[in-house]
Amino acid sequence: MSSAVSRGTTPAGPPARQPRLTVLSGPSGVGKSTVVAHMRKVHPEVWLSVSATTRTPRPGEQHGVQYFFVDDEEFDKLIANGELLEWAEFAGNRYGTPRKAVLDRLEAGEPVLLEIDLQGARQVRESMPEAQLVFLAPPSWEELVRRLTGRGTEAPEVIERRLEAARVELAAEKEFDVTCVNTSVEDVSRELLALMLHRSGDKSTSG
Ligand SMILES: Nc1nc2c(ncn2[C@@H]2O[C@H](COP(=O)(O)OP(=O)(O)O)[C@@H](O)[C@H]2O)c(=O)[nH]1
Ligand SMILES: Nc1ncnc2c1ncn2[C@@H]1O[C@H](COP(=O)(O)OP(=O)(O)O)[C@@H](O)[C@H]1O
Repeated sequence: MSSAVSRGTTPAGPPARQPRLTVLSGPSGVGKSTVVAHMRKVHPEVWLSVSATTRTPRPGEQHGVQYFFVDDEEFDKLIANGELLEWAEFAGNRYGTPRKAVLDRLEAGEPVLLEIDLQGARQVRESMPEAQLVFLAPPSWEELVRRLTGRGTEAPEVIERRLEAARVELAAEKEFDVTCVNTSVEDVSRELLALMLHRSGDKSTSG
């Protein structure tokens, strides 16, 4: 079954020769990190932006790998110095994309992937309208709750906040160019890679 739904209006074109920026968003617990980790395992050459965050690391998370873990003061400085391409507050913490690394990669001709929240995706749409916005959707609300709870990394009140945010994020799906339903991590990773390597309007519906 195909799980990638194109919402773009641009007619199909040839595969991109210029690099492209792809943004992956979706509610907390839908499987964004899992999909990205799988894609990078199969395709280590894919470059993923590492965000800065004020959230505390989860067990096993390392500075500079999953995130640059910074305090509020450092985050304020990043904003003040214009070092963030976009940033947002999510469930009580701040997250932002370091601008220079992204622009350097695009300049070098490499496709770039950002895994960020809805507010960040909207900022990228404004500042870089050529970016491709991909929405990762859960197979159902019940499955989303199961995944978020089953991950076991958040306290119940944090899960509640994330589920509240998830309702808002799910309602914004139509703002995205493409929706991928995360039923199978392998299928979605493949779809995402195909989307990253193709020009807007030439969207894959594999899966
Ligand atoms: N706007 C923005 N959102 C980000 C950034 N980095 C991560 N996020 C988003 O912040 C939210 C929370 O991330 P995290 O605390 O790692 O939780 P998880 O995604 O549920 O594992 C997710 O929606 C991420 O996509 C960023 O640089 N900018
Ligand atoms: N396709 C899938 N089927 C079943 N479980 C999944 C799938 N994708 C992710 N998960 C599980 O859902 C939970 C949340 O995934 P995660 O990648 O941390 O989500 P996100 O980064 O979107 O918050 C994890 O326990 C993960 O193993």
